Amino acid sequence: MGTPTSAWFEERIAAAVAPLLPGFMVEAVAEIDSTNTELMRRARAGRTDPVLLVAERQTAGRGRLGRPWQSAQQPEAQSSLTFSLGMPLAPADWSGLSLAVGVSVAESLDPTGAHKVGLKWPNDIWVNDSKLVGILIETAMPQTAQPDAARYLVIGIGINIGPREADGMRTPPAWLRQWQPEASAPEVLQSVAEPLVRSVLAFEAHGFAPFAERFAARDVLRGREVTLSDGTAGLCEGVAWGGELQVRTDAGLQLISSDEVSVRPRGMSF
Ligand SMILES: O=C(O)CCCC[C@@H]1SC[C@@H]2NC(=O)N[C@@H]21
Repeated sequence: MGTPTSAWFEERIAAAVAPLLPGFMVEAVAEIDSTNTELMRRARAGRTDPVLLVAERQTAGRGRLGRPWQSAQQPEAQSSLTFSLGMPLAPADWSGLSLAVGVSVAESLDPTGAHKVGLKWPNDIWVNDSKLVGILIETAMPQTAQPDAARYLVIGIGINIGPREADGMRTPPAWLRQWQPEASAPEVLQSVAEPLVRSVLAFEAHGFAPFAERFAARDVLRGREVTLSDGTAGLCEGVAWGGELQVRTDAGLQLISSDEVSVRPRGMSF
């Protein structure tokens, strides 16, 4: 798996991040097809230990709805951070997990909200309608699973650190160095990883409720006219306590929970 990692990357990831995540194996590789694909492969092979897998470059990065996630063109310039967190999880209810993950990452990147880092349902992170972070969440069921058994959760996160071209992205990119000129992949990972694990464990214990108001505080769609990829159009009234998107249409209030739809402020293309 992967080719040998650049020494600086491996050293800094190991030195900075591993001590923050006791119980997790922290791995850094120079190149891989996709950190999500790798952890899902391992889970299907029965390897379900907690792990953080970071790659300098992905050759087949994946996004939501089967879309590709382009790797940074110049990994040596540390222009992106791509990683996946894998861990067994057994919440009573999975609804709202992806939103809770978005809240955690947005708060780590912009704790005070000064830089207007916002959340676009279900879990994109935007700044001024430009995409800063993409999140892809997948789960694998153990072969011998009981219905209420833990699933292996894989949370894949791609963060634009340096400038990147739009290169086919549906939403124009934003990047962290626009306001944090010294940002680097290991340091960003250091600020994001530990709160993310804490948030996932809080979600497992308490569900989406502790995250609902925090999501609302950064919701970039609330109060805007939106269009969904399934044709629904209306006024976004924010997110419900179960994590569903609320859209007021001519037919009344619709609660959108499907992961299979994409939503855009009206006028923006899919
Ligand atoms: O915006 C999206 O549609 C989600 C993008 C998720 C990209 C990350 S990068 C690390 C992890 N590995 C992948 O192949 N995808 C996720």
